[in-house]
Amino acid sequence: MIATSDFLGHLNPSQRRAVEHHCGPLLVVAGAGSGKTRALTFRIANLILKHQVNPENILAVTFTNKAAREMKERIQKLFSEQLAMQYHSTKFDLLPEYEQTKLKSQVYKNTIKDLWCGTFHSLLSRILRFDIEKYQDEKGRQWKRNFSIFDESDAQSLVKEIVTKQLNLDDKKFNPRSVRYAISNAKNQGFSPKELERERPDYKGRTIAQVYGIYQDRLAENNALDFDDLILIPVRLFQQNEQVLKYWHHKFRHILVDEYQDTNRTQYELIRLLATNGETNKSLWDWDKRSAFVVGDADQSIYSFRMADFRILLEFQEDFGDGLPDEETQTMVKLEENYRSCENILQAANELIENNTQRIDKILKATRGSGEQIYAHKADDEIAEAEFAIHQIRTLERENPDINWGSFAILYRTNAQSRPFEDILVRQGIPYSVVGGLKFYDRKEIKDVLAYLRALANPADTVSLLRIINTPRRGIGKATVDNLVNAAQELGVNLWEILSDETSVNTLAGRSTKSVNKFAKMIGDWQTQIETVSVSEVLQAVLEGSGYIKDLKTQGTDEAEDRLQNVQELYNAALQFEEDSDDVSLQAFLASTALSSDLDNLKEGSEAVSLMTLHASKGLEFPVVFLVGLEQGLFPNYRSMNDPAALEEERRLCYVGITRAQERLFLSHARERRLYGSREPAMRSQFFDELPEELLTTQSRRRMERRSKSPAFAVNGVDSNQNWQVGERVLHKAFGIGEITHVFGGGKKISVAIKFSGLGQKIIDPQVAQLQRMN
Ligand SMILES: Nc1ncnc2c1ncn2[C@@H]1O[C@H](COP(=O)(O)OP(=O)(O)OP(=O)(O)O)[C@@H](O)[C@H]1O
Ligand SMILES: [Mg+2]
Repeated sequence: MIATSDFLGHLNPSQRRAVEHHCGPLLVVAGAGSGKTRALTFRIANLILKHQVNPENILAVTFTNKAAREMKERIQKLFSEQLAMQYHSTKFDLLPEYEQTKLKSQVYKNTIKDLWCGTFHSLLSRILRFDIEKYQDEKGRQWKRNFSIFDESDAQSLVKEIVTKQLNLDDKKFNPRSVRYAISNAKNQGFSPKELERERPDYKGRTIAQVYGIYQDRLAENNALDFDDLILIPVRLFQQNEQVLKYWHHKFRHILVDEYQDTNRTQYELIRLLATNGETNKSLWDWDKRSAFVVGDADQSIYSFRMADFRILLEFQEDFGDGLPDEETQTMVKLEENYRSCENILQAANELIENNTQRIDKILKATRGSGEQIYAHKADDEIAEAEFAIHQIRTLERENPDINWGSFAILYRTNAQSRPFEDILVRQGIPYSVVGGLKFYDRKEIKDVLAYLRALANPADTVSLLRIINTPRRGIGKATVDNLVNAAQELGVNLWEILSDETSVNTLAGRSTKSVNKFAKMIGDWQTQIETVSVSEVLQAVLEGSGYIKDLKTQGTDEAEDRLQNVQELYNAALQFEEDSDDVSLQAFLASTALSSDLDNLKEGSEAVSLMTLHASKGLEFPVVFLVGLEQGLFPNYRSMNDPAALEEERRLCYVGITRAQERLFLSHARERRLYGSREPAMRSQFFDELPEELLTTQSRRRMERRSKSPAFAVNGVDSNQNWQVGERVLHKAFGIGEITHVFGGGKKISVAIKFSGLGQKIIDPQVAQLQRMN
């Protein structure tokens, strides 16, 4: 057996208890940065190494796909290190590279490959690939294993079409977005359209239920599921079919869930069913052979708008343990040391969250030094706020060899706030990534190409067929398409059945007959290949055969060039997928693309400033964090102003934001802000007043540097962008040497005119241009 003592040494005693706990239920509750995720990861390793649990009997639920990947990599590394000691009696890092690779691939093959570790959505889509054909919905409808997954934008367009075209409803009264949200909520509460109608018998409720009903019909016709179905259908399937539940219950002996505070009722039900086999008699739960291990922090519950409910966390012991108070210590572990943040940051977070009434008090002690004060900044407007943050980033990056662009995160309340930051980052050539911006998989060209693949994998997917039938243009007009669709509806078959029948096409397609038949033949030919040919080869055939690439090339615009690159990137993704995955079927590839969440935009090891909403930042950590837009009505948002429970959720969100920071934290607000079009005066957020004054500073960077003896990161005291004088000679990166002829404005709004030899005079913002003085 492999010695486990080595890696358990990296844990404190409470973490160790959580990790070494073998069977039965266990709840780990602890504040931010206390090593909950780390404990969960090590626990998986320990189950396999010490208790010889077969990796395929472990189900680990993470909050993002990225977290799942990290967890697997971490375990792979731990195991490779153990094997290095066992086989070679030396440290892994000291082995030659080929030995390292060999060990890692051995660990991959024997362990990681079989581990079920991912988000609720990705794990359940896998389960459905096995068993969905055993499921029947309340109308007796069934789905096939090659189902498509409609992502949020697909779902939204479908709802829009039903609302505006099919039912001719006023889209002001029935905003498709809110209707989609209402449907999603209904699904998350487990309501069918009928049940929703019963729940909300008023006109609005009835109409939404009607849209919901049609929406479900359309999904079923397309052999498609939306994200909510990926959770809801397994729950119903398990409730319907004892055999199926028994199989998965038996398979997943050890269930682990990270971020349990953001679980909703349907997800909870799923965990309960899997852990207990649906048995309500607690004495029949064979806890001596299995475990349910969840970790979370009720203070970080921030997804109530997706029906998450942190009471589920608080009720864990009662639900899964036997509920006796003296048993408490056996089913719960508290972690009380924070390893992430400097003390000042942690203290600020702790004091802020104490303003919430709905919480359980807990201890969270710092293990690191006090660190620097938190910098509070008031800017004139949102542009000045962005300038401030990016100026700080530049300075810190320049002054500190230990940090790079990837050390910084800018966190905001709403997605729209990223724009001024992006503008300046682009102008200054600083690499950045917007986590949760327009997703790669949401871009038009990617959706087009994936629609081809979806139509191949699932011919019933009419939504995809309609997307590609005339993309790129192949002379199939709207009237023809309408004819074909109407005929399919009349006959109660799906569009592909009409398309793939030459006689029907000849009758219906008029002048486009030739083009439609050609299209159908092309799709039909590829459909026969998907079982035998790799995903990347299918993709290549589609890109070339469909004329998609050719069309982009002939357009010749910059935009088309961008789109070409994205399509190329999709091809790379397919190659990568073939290298990394166990199941390399086209369906598995499509599932992975549909489920790659916003948060996956966060590139591993990439040296880029990260921009994201506070919601997206959960579970992550960064050396330097900017929390921006701390203004009443923005953060906390206006909806929470008269709603105490909503305000508490905003405060938890602020707690999440503050606790992402390891070394430095900057809080900022603007005096006025242009948001949603108009320029409005803004008031500083009440959260500022809830932070201990002594931890905040508003002093200029210059003084701060002199005062702090050994700052974690020294900020450059001299702002070289100020005090420019007429007559000074300067060096500009692109234009070379020039002489300042004029200085406009002052302070942050300064700009200078410079005469460059041979180039004439140019007006330049010295903060942006990084001018250097020539002596
Ligand atoms: N025992 C330990 N010794 C040293 N560092 C630790 C220890 N436990 C955790 N850490 C480090 O502390 C940081 C926070 O850990 P982790 O992300 O697991 O916390 P968390 O409780 O999951 O936080 P969050 O609530 O934000 O999800 C990580 O960098 C982790 O590597
Ligand atoms: Mg965590």
